[in-house]
Amino acid sequence: MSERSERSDGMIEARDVRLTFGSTPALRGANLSVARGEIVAVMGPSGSGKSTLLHCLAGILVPDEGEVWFDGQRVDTMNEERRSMLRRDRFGFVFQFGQLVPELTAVENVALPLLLAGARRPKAVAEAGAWFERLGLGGLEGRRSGELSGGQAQRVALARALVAKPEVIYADEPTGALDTLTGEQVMDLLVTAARAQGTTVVLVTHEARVAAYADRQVIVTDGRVDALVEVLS
Ligand SMILES: Nc1ncnc2c1ncn2[C@@H]1O[C@H](COP(=O)(O)OP(=O)(O)OP(=O)(O)O)[C@@H](O)[C@H]1O
Repeated sequence: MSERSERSDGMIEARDVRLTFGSTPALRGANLSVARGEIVAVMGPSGSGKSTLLHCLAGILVPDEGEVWFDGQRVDTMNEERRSMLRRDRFGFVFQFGQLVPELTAVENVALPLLLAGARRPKAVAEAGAWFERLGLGGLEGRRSGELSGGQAQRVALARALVAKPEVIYADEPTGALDTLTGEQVMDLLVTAARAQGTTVVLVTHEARVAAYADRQVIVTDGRVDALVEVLS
């Protein structure tokens, strides 16, 4: 059997995805289709399964049942090595906290994905450095994460997610640890850069102001996904 998807235009798809942790069902038949270049916000109450869904789409977690597809390939049946390559080569990640390597400087953190992809150090550092002016971080290249504010650290993390021009950015509460204004600045930068690069974004947030930056919002409730419009009507 071919592993290519014949059935849908979605670049990223969850089909009837189910995952239980011990006796806690986190996903109970989640369906989601995201088009290439689309920015989708995943909203919903605490514990509803948002992060679990994001982790399944990104090939971090493997569902118990159902299918996950990316660009015509079955992700859930890939072995760990192929999923790890997919994450490294085609996805970028932004999380809420603690994502920078504390021993490295800010510019070395941003250069990391390029170095992992085989770039030479001077080229990787130069390319990483170009993001600092772009994200309003000029002058902070040599700082370590402990010497950055939350908003600065999150912009460095954003630069690291964007530097290798991934096809998809998976962001889990990227503004969760920031004040409102800083959070909006980070979202503005994320959305502007993603649109400029044609990057698809799947963004988990519980904040309506953050979700408003997306092209489309969906709601996860009790491990299932609904379109926002269905929830409101
Ligand atoms: N590693 C784990 N082990 C056990 N239970 C887990 C694990 N990860 C998640 N869960 C449970 O699965 C359910 C869904 O969790 P998930 O983190 O996906 O929710 P969420 O919607 O992202 O919540 P929040 O908005 O609070 O981050 C919750 O009941 C949670 O307690």
